[in-house]
Amino acid sequence: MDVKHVLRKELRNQAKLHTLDDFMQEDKLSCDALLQSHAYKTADRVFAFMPLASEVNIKEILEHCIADKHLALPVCNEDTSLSFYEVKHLDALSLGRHGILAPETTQVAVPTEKDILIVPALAYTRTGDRLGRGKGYYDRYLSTYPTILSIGMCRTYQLLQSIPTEAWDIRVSKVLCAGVFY
Ligand SMILES: Nc1nc2c(c(=O)[nH]1)N(C=O)[C@@H](CNc1ccc(C(=O)N[C@@H](CCC(=O)O)C(=O)O)cc1)CN2
Ligand SMILES: Nc1ncnc2c1ncn2[C@@H]1O[C@H](COP(=O)(O)OP(=O)(O)OP(=O)(O)O)[C@@H](O)[C@H]1O
Repeated sequence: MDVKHVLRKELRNQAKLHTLDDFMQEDKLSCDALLQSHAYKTADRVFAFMPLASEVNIKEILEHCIADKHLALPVCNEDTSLSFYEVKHLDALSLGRHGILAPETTQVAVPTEKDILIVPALAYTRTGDRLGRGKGYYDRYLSTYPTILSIGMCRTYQLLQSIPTEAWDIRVSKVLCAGVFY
């Protein structure tokens, strides 16, 4: 079996060994660290994601962005590309592809150097290698906007020594885990 496939399965099994309470403290550390970072403070807009149970709960960050800056969230397109749209209220989202809450598709937001992108994953290494959900959505997006500052966020059990990578895999600029930037 494909190595990435096996690793995804292992991480999903590990997630099942925990309850959400187990992560409250480290998720809070990571949200605080992001909100206090120079990257966040100087960003115009934050391109983020609606967290799933197995991802760092960044809802506090999403609320901050709506209040203080501009927030954009992704929509999965049929051709497995991603598009981001500005979101003014989290209750204006509706269920999209893969069962993830997604914004209304009004005017597409295109990231510039003044923006930051927070990237979800099943796992990261400290050097920014990433294991995603296997559809290549973020690899395509990151390859389209290679100069955007990208911050991968993960939990302690998702921070690995190494991740098998392929030619198209794109590293994130920084990784934030349990309140520590790498
Ligand atoms: N919170 C969050 N939003 C995100 C991502 C993510 O990783 N996290 N994505 C990052 O790419 C995109 C969605 N990518 C996805 C890729 C594959 C599957 C998937 O295969 N899920 C189930 C099957 C359910 C289904 O596809 O409907 C599975 O794991 O078997 C889900 C989402 C965009 N939004
Ligand atoms: N820039 C790209 N252009 C075209 N296809 C790509 C690109 N990047 C990745 N792909 C394709 O996407 C598929 C999934 O790649 P991979 O397993 O690395 O996804 P992932 O990084 O785990 O997932 P995701 O980015 O959705 O979270 C691969 O079959 C690959 O060929």
